[in-house]
Amino acid sequence: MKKADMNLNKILSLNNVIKKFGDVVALKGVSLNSYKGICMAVLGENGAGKSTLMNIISGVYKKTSGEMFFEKKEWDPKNTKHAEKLGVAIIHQELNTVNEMTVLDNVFLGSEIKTKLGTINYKKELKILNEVLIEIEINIDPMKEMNRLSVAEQQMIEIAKAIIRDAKVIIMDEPTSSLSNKETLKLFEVIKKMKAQNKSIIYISHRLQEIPVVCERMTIIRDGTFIGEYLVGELSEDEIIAKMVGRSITEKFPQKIKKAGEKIFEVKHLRNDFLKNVSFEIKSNEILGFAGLVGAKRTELFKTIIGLYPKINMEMNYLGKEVNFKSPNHAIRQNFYYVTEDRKLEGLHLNESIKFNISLSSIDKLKVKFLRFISGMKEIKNSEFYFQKTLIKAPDIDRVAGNLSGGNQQKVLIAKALSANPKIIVFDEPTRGVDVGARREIYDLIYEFKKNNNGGIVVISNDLPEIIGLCDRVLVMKNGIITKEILEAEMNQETILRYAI
Ligand SMILES: Nc1ncnc2c1ncn2[C@@H]1O[C@H](COP(=O)(O)OP(=O)(O)OP(=O)(O)O)[C@@H](O)[C@H]1O
Repeated sequence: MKKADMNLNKILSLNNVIKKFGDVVALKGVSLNSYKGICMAVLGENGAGKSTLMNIISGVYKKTSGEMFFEKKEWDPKNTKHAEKLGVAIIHQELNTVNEMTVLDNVFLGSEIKTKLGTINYKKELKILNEVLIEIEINIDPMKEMNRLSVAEQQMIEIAKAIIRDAKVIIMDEPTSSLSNKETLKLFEVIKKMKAQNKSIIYISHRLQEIPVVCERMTIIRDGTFIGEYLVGELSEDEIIAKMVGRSITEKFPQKIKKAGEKIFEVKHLRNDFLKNVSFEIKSNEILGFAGLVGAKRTELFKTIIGLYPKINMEMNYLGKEVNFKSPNHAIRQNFYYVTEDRKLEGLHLNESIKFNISLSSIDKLKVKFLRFISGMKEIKNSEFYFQKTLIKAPDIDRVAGNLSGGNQQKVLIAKALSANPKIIVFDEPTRGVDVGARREIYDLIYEFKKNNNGGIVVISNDLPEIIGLCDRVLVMKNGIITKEILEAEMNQETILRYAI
């Protein structure tokens, strides 16, 4: 036992856990420990089995075999509610809140405090919630409706809920993936407070730079197998990556190719509820980045362009012609494709196969000549092609998209976009929830598109190293205005942030 391990107080331990889904073996023998007052990172590539493991701990799935102990007793929760009752709470990436309810009702949903008369004791509930919110220094009105809170605030409420229910182990599945830098720092402060209260945190993230800030230990899994448990600081970032992906990744970004060509798309004086006189152009063979803080209205800008929000004033010129897209489908038919940042709600049909999802963007090209129906052969050939091109990790194209890991769902979304063969492609957060190895694969696909299609590419991203590593030109936005155009020579984080804040 290492010196640093001597004072550890183990609360949860898993040993050689195996999980099979039909013919898919998601976990081939994983071990994990969680200790009081310690934040344990769980690291692994997309599809490594992290979410499956967390779902087993929190009672969503049953393990196929292996051992689990919680406070020295066998751990076998019947469902998430049962796990929560026994002291293990999970805060999912996609939050599980009932939107129309108030914060207060949501927090006590299913475990309401009753008066002697059997009615809900709102006064007591309010007192308890307020005490916790003060304790973790969060200023949110308990009477506000959940759907009026930001994602970060909803997450804080989920944490407050876990504390109220006296969770001893709190699992956080990619908690910072939709948070701004400021919100992330606030979350880290709250985690620090929870550790001080001896709570045990299990923390999943693909952002390796976060790990030393918030975690003390880490467990690495690869392809459903346990690689090891380490102290944070024991391995360099490159060593962590090598253990996660089984090979080293020296270059995170492809070599930039300078190739910007003609202007192919131009927007002038775009205004609506979100945007104030936005003008810009997209050039062929160029990767144009959109940087800004969460709330800068970059997503709204492109959703306006593709006809999802009304435009008040604007001129739009595309390949020398005036255009006005009336809907996303109208835009796609004219070869302008926006790849959403929200793959679950807007991007994919989660209950349908990979094949179905890839085909959806390109139905016209899959039809039998002169007839109205789709050629099954063409559909399979086309889906196979993009399935292989985007390196989706799944046994075949007939698998249900919703059963893929998050990062592989993101690849299906990209395969679907590429299958439409667009002239202009807008990627909104193309690597959200994607591991380091798969990120590089996505960057390579973006570069291949740049090299071969003579088209334009837009990348919206909160990840500044990604914007700088990938883009030829960057537009910075703030509150619905473009505040600065930055060319490659002047591109650095400080300059971007100066115009974003
Ligand atoms: N309900 C299910 N049915 C079939 N296969 C599943 C199911 N849930 C997960 N899998 C498979 O189990 C494997 C592990 O997936 P999991 O979501 O646990 O990975 P992950 O490490 O969380 O990945 P990511 O970082 O991309 O979220 C994948 O191959 C996935 O397709």
